Parts: sequence; structure tokens; C-alpha cells
Amino acid sequence: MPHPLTYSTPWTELRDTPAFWQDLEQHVLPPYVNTCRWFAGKARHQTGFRAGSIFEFPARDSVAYILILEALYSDGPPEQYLLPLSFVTHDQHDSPEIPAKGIVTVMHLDGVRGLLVDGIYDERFRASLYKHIAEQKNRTVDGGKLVFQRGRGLDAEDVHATVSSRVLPVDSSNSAMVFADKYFFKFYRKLFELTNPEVDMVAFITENSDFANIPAYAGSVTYAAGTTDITLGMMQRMVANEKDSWSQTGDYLNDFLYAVPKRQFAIREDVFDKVELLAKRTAEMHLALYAPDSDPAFAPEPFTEEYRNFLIHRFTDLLDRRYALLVDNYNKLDAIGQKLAWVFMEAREMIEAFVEEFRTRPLESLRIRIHGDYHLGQVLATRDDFIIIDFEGEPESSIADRKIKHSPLKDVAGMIRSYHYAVCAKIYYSAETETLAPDHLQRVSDRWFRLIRETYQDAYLDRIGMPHPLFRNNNEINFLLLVYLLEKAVYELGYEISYRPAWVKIPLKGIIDVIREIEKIRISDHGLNDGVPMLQTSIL
Ligand SMILES: Nc1ncnc2c1ncn2[C@@H]1O[C@H](COP(=O)(O)OP(=O)(O)O)[C@@H](O)[C@H]1O
Ligand SMILES: O=P(O)(O)O[C@H]1O[C@H](CO)[C@@H](O[C@H]2O[C@H](CO)[C@@H](O)[C@H](O)[C@H]2O)[C@H](O)[C@H]1O
Repeated sequence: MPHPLTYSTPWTELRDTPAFWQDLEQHVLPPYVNTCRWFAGKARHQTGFRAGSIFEFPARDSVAYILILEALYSDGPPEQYLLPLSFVTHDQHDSPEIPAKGIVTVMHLDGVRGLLVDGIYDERFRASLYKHIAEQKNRTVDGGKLVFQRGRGLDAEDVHATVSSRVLPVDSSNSAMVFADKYFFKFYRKLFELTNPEVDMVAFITENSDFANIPAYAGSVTYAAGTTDITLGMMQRMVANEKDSWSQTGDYLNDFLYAVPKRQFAIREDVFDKVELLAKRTAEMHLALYAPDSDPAFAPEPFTEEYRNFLIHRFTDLLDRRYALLVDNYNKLDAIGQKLAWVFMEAREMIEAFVEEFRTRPLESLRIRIHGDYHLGQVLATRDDFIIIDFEGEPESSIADRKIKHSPLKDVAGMIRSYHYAVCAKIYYSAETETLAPDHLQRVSDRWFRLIRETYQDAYLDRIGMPHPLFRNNNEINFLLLVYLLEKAVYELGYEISYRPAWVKIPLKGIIDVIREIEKIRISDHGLNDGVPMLQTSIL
């Protein structure tokens, strides 16, 4: 247990005891925060932690302190994290509820021994949080106000109810709790100075449409500091689900996989049914977000020069970083990975020519707010339908960039990439196919992917109901899909090099497939004589 703390002051008065916060900053929080899953700065050059804002918050017979913690670095600007703190005495914490990861340290306060814990593990704090949201009770705090909003998803009978609560064992970059087994509350750990896009999106869809395939918005907590709004948490309806669609697709792919060594190509009809249903829900989500007469924050916009420049700048910057990362990690790739990497590196001129085309090509399709980080892991599979979650947007982008409007085809591309991942992960990396020839495996997975992609795309456009102002015509659809597929696969390349090097081949293969399609279009538009080098697939 790190650094026990002793003070003669009771917990309820510690807010005004500078020695306590200094001890936390210097001795307690650095080791503690570095064990927390939600802390993203573990690999950075940390220079310390600072207790930024400290808000006293009632917690039944006691108080909690909602701390906005600043993590300081020598290699970049500080980050802000949310850490509620509670003090529980030994008789109060004699429950299995507080896991080791929730215990910050041991404290002796005014002769009372207890634990300083992450407030989410204190039932009194959770109950108070719920009450504030349900009753929309705001609190004035230093520098601003804590604003508690209730959404349509909270049932009238629960507004004044005392409800049960628990922390969900979701170990991710945020924390989750459940109220009354009905409401899912997400506590954002890393904070940003703007409303979290997830609150904008979920509240907009719930309040302005009939789309029922997201968990309805039940409320949020915001720190309103002057002109800045910092979102601290959001509540939605809890969804009874067995698994996410990534796992469900993996289950379906098992049947497919077992048939491969027998040289049979088998996709069950219900797999196509599921793909079609997910495409339909995706289209309905976009139709709910297509709101020409609404709030300007959601109104459709054209492909302006400003947007094109933004996307091109972001993509070329990403491309530079990915090429550098690939060169640094080239020796770690296996033989097939190295060949794919070569083809990608040799294709740079062609990619740049394609980017130029995006700068100038007339485009009459429209852009709207979209999910932004759409893949199979963001869809919960219920018994016979799908519920779409996690509208926080792309984790690598700033909050302002996550609110930029794109063609909804960016989400479509995200899901197509995800199906590609699902089949490659299964076919390339399973014991059942270990002894089979790689080019055979490649043909089999390509075939599965083509059929599934076509099914998804067709069902999506069917539900959108073409012609539709969002999409000018098929040529634009095909062109924009290539833009977003390429961007996504190049993004994934960095994600895999950093987190799952064994899977680097999947995005590399995805990139090369897109470049192949781009080359086909180029040849049919300009012939072979436009001066851009051909794709070097003979390396493969
Ligand atoms: N409304 C909900 N009902 C039930 N479970 C949910 C709900 N929203 C999210 N979850 C569960 O919590 C996990 C994390 O949620 P997500 O929104 O992806 O958070 P994060 O941004 O922390 O990844 C999901 O994979 C899912 O299992
Ligand atoms: O954590 P997030 O959901 O925001 O997204 C990150 O992690 C994803 C992996 O969990 C990663 O997604 C990639 O791998 C998925 C399979 O694990 C696949 O379905 C996706 O298509 C693929 O992009 C995502 O890129 C990353 O941002």
C-alpha cells in the first residue's frame, strides 16, 4: 500500500487542507494513477501531477471530492483527468465492492482509520450522482457550475426514486456504472474543454428522431466553466446484450472456418440476414442524423474547399507518420508483411495523385455529423437486433475535429474495414488453417469479404432510399468510399504497429486492395499514360 496519510483534520474539512493535496500530488497520485487503466500518459515523460479543480460533492452522511487532476509532461501539453475521491472507514468498506485498483491509499483522519478510494466505488457518491441527474440539481462550484441534465430516456417513476447502483467491470479508458439495472452511466476519465461529441450525438438522436437503435439518452454531467463546457459523464438506457457484433461475427466465421480445410465455401443464410440488418440500422442512424431543418450544428453541409483541405492535411500528415513508423518497424514484420509494406511504400506517388483528385473533383454529396469510430466492436448484439454505442469519435483526434461533418460513407467504410478484419483475423490466425497454402487462404477470405461487403453496401443504400441528397450518384459513392477506406486502413496500420504487431498484415492488405481499386479507375479514366507509376504487385 503506498504512502499512508495521517492528518488531525476530519475528511469533511480536508478540502481546505493544502498539505493533504500536496501529499497527494507528490507521493500518492503518481504511483496510483500509473496503475489505472484509464490513464493514457503512462509511456510519456511525466513531470508531475497537480490537483486542478476540487469540487466538494455531497455523499449522504459524508462528502466526496471531485478532482480534476492535471497530468504534466515534458513532451507536450498537460492533460486533465477526472478522479472522484471518497473516504471510507473500515466498517463502511467491509464489502467486497472495492477492488484493489480502486484503493488510492490508507488514511488516518482525526483518529479514524479508513481508505481513500476512487469515488465510483463508494455507493454514497454514486447515489448522490444519480439523484443530481434525475432531479437536475445543479451545484455552484469554484470557477463555474456543475450542470446535471436529465434526458428523455429516464423514466418518470425513477426521477425521485432511490435506486441501486454498481460499478461495471468494464476495463477501458472510461469507467462505467449501472443504476437500477436500467441506466448505464459512463464516467469520462480524460477530459476535454468542449462538450463530448457523444453527449451531442446521443442527445440529438434521442430528442429529435425515432431511431431506437441507440440506448436512449438519460442524462449528463457537465462542468460549465465560463464559456467552456467540460463533459464529465453521460447516462443512457442499459442494453441487455450477450456480446458485441465483433464477437458475434467471429462466431459466424467459425462455421465458415471449419469448412475451409474441407475445401467447402459455406456462409449460412442468417449471416447475410445479420449483415443486412446491421446495414439497415446504419442507414437509419444516418437518416436520423440527416436533419436539414435543424440546429446548424447538425445541418448538412457541402464538400467545401475548407473541408477538403482539412481532410487532405490530416491524411497526408497521417501518411507521413505511418511511412516513418513502417520504416522504423520494418525488420519486425514477417516475409509477407515486408512484401506488403514494400508495395505500399512504392505506391506513394499514386496515393498522392489520388489525394490531388480529391482536392479538385466536383462533389455534390453532403456531409453530416456521423458516428466517426464505427466498427463491429461498437455495436451490441441483442437477441434479434443491434444497438449502436460509443459515439465519442476517433480516439486520435481532438474533440473539435471529432465534431467535423463527413460523408456518412466514412462510417460505412469503417464497418467494411471491420468485416475485412473479422475474416482475416479468423482465417489467417487460426490453428485450423495453419497448414493451408497462404494464397488459398487469401482467395477464400477475399471471397467472403467481397460477398459480405456487397451485401452490406447494397442493403445500406436500399434503406437510405436512392436517390437521396446525401449521395449525388454511384460514381461519387464509389469515389468517396475509396477515400474513407484508404484513410481508415492507413490509420489502422499505426494502431496495429503500436498495439498488435502480429496483425499489421490486415491493414496493409486493406490499403493495397484500395490502391488496386484506385488504379483500375485511373486506368479506365486516363489510360496507362498519366505518368503515375503502376502498383508494384509483382513484389507479392
Ligand atoms: N448502454 C449500454 N448498455 C449496456 N452495456 C453498455 C452500454 N454502453 C456500453 N456498454 C458496455 O460497456 C462497454 C464500454 O462502452 P463504450 O461506450 O465502448 O466505452 P469506452 O468509450 O470506455 O470504450 C461496451 O463494450 C459494452 O460492453
Ligand atoms: O478503442 P476503440 O474502439 O475506439 O478503437 C480502437 O481499437 C479498435 C480495436 O479494438 C481498432 O479497431 C480495429 O480492430 C478491430 C478489431 O479488433 C476492427 O473491427 C476494426 O475495424 C479495426 O479498425 C480501432 O481502429 C482503434 O481506433
